[in-house]
Amino acid sequence: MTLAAEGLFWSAGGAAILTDVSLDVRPGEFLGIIGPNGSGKTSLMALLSGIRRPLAGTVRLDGQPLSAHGRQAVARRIAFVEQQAETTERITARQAVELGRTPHLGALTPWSRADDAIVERALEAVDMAHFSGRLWHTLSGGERQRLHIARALAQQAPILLLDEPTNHLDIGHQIGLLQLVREQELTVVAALHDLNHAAMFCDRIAVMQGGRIVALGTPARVLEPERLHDVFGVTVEVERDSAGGCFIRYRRPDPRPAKLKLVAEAR
Ligand SMILES: Nc1ncnc2c1ncn2[C@@H]1O[C@H](COP(=O)(O)OP(=O)(O)OP(=O)(O)O)[C@@H](O)[C@H]1O
Repeated sequence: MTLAAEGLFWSAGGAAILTDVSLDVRPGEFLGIIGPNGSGKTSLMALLSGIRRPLAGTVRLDGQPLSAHGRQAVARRIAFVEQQAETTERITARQAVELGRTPHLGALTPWSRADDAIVERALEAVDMAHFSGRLWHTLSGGERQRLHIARALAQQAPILLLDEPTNHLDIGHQIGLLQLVREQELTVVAALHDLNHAAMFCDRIAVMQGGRIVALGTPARVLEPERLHDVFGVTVEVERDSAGGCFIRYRRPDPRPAKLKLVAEAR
């Protein structure tokens, strides 16, 4: 199962949001997308998932344009966890996860015990089985986020697109979730803000800046102090280990000039 973007362009409100974005996602890899706020990560994920169409360029799934696949066929192959996916429906945690089975159901394939088992496994995988009867609106942000992931796992699609999947999660669940996703051996594209998580879990990282991909490669190649300063405006040291891994240590910025202090000294 392959996913590729060629020369994507997308604009909104009269401004270019994505320009000439090309990307080959290798089967089975965990590809991270990093970049500052507004650099286009969510927009790119929306085009890769097919929920938005590019104004130029093509997203290909198994060599065919996404638009040539039916919606259900795409949903069987690509599961997408959006950044701010919410529901106002009065549903339980379990029902939210059951929605992941929708692409597999039809007149000739009604809900079965196999679907129940898949949903239960997905709930257990994200540590939410004990909350399966709870109503959605009573759940915390982190609990909802784990259910979104469970819904995507229950979809059993070979490609998983995750837009900031660790949002709202405590550090234990952040690392647990990325490890869980990694262990599924799916093809994963995940927009991530935590550069050390990207370094720990990604096979490759694409760096976005101003709607373009400005670097793409292994974490050790991409996460370089000069690039991180240029893209994020932060000063870092990158520690590298003998196994090819890397760790980013942030440096505290120099103090701002007094005239830039937001609250004048009254005392
Ligand atoms: N429908 C829209 N209309 C106008 N501008 C939009 C629209 N969607 C996105 N944008 C703009 O496009 C730019 C990229 O947005 P996008 O959400 O893709 O960035 P991002 O990298 O995911 O940011 P963040 O890290 O803050 O989630 C932003 O400046 C955003 O304001």
